[in-house]
Amino acid sequence: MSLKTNSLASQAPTAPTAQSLLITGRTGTLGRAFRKVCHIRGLAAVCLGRDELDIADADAIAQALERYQPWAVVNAAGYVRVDDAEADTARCYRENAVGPALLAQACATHGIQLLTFSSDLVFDGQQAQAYLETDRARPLNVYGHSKLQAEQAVLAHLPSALVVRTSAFFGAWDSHNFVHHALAAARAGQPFAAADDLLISPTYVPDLVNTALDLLLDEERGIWHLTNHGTCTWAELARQAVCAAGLDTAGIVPRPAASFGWAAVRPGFSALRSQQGILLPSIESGLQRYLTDEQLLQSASPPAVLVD
Ligand SMILES: NC(=O)C1=CN([C@@H]2O[C@H](COP(=O)(O)OP(=O)(O)OC[C@H]3O[C@@H](n4cnc5c(N)ncnc54)[C@H](OP(=O)(O)O)[C@@H]3O)[C@@H](O)[C@H]2O)C=CC1
Ligand SMILES: Cc1cn([C@H]2C[C@H](O)[C@@H](COP(=O)(O)OP(=O)(O)O[C@H]3O[C@@H](C)C(=O)[C@@H](O)[C@H]3O)O2)c(=O)[nH]c1=O
Repeated sequence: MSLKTNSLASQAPTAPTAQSLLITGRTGTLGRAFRKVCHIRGLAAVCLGRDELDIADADAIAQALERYQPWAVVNAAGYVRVDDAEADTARCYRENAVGPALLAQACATHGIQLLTFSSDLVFDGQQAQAYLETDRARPLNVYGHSKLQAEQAVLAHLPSALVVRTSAFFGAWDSHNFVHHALAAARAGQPFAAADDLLISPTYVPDLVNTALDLLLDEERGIWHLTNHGTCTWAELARQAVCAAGLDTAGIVPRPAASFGWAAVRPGFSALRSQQGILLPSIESGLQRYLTDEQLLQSASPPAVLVD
């Protein structure tokens, strides 16, 4: 397996290949990151939003595959509002389980590969060491159940599919993530409450996308765990990010998860690691590159590829 480095500056675009990847979830964090990284790596890609491809609509999938004839589908679409999912169950299952299952069926029909994403929230947190791909999944909430159902359906329809379990995204390419909010609060001198009893493995989105693409290009299959290397609580993640940015950590307020009143139960421990070894750099490395990306984006002339 060839793992690429993930520095934005070090990846020169190359000539696009004839056949494209088809990426769903164009407006989301992961979909946007796939589009950027494909551009940087010179991989031809067509990115479709819900208006062009509703992944839970079998006819729409068939039309898209017919039209674009991709060599693989990257499913970056999904329902991620973990607390809302407890009441919005039908929609959560439609987007997280029905959609990936239909994509897998269609990819099997066309004889093409599928990369889709699952979550650490398929686990119940009863383990004391980082979860491996082979550990038993037992979700505690609706979102986690929908992701486990997707994993099982996808691999039943398409055993060659690549199913990546990942967790707790952070990245500078959009603001929809915990690290962004922790840094924004520190910069504004505002308090920032963060759970200090949930242990996770955070994931720097460009690392995830590069490694997932490497695995896809290498024709890997089955379930893979991809997060940055390491384990921390959300409060420690906030502290590490704020500290790395040279800001005052005094505003970070560690609190038990139960005090937040969330609708969905989270596992107390959901750190992931891979039985294949250490596949992504450390959390510290991800945070450093987050801050570098942030500076690049705020510079007078940010790299065109990073600007939507
Ligand atoms: N964020 C995280 O920390 C983690 C995310 N994941 C998984 O990664 C994937 C992407 O997450 P992320 O990028 O954060 O999510 P976002 O909420 O940022 O993006 C989700 C995308 O999916 C699209 N979408 C939802 N339903 C459909 C549908 N039926 N048809 C087509 N498009 C649809 C949304 O479109 P629209 O804008 O129209 O709603 C949006 O573009 C998900 O599968 C998620 O479960 C896994 C672990 C951690
Ligand atoms: C905004 C905020 C969140 N949090 C906590 C809540 C939550 O546990 C965590 C992140 O909040 P979120 O709502 O973004 O994420 P949450 O829904 O818990 O996290 C998950 O997202 C889904 C999609 C996944 O698949 C998981 O891997 C995981 O990242 O941080 C704080 O402690 N303080 C805060 O100010």
